Amino acid sequence: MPSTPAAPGVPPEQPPLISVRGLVKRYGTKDTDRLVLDGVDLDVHKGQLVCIVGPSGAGKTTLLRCMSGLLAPTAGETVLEGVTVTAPPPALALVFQDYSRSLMPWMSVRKNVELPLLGKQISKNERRRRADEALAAVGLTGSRGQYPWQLSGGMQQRVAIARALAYRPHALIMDEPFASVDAQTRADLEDLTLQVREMYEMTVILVTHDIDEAVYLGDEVVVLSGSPTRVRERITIDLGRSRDQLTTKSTPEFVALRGQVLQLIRRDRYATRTAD
Ligand SMILES: Nc1ncnc2c1ncn2[C@@H]1O[C@H](COP(=O)(O)OP(=O)(O)OP(=O)(O)O)[C@@H](O)[C@H]1O
Repeated sequence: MPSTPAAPGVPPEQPPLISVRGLVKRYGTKDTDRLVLDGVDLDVHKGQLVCIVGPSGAGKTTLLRCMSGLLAPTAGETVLEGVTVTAPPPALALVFQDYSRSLMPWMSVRKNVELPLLGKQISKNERRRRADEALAAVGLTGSRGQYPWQLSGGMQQRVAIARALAYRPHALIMDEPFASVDAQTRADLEDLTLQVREMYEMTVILVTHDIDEAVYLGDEVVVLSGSPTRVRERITIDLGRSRDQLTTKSTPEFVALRGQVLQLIRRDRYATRTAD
């Protein structure tokens, strides 16, 4: 199978960190059988930030769940660092849209961030050090003694990101992480994602409905086809590593890439409706 191009600056000969091979997912019983993923292939290299977009209901969440070992595929596999994923691997951390459900309301912010480290062989001091470092990275040092319910939605999502970072995963998987916050907070969280990705040299796979967000954040945008889903196209986003909400989004290159992605998704949406 041909390997996908590496991110700008990543040697092409480097093996992918994550490789999705011929992933098929069917839901239901014999009577209610629904083919959602129909042979998805995707390579993600170390240090890449890959955004996945596609028509509504295409199976983006299903794909992430299969990749992270939360859901067993019907066929195919995800290989992470050379090993087939059969359960959530310690090398992956997940951030979901619904931050309020992922944080423990009775625990302080710092305790929430320390939580996934409890099962590891890490001393209390080291746990605290890592939590404080991650909270500083997301700009929440001053809130570590507060409780999640005392924070805004955007701040709670920052806590969820800090928790993932403190865990030191090899890759961060994010499913519509900024869908529940207002536009300005969303822009701030996008910039935070770019910032922590640089700080931690993190590999990130992010699903979004927002095409501007995908193009603004990604080294690459993966466009899924309508259901049953495959990878329709992979678009390299050659906008450089340093991005800015105002200047980057107003460049002709950004506008052209955005149009290219939008056209691909629209084509599929239209095709799906006509098939209905
Ligand atoms: N547990 C399940 N059992 C049966 N069908 C499911 C299940 N989970 C998802 N589906 C179906 O699979 C399809 C893909 O769902 P999924 O949530 O993965 O798509 P999505 O692209 O993330 O959707 P959206 O764009 O709306 O966020 C949908 O038709 C959905 O109804």
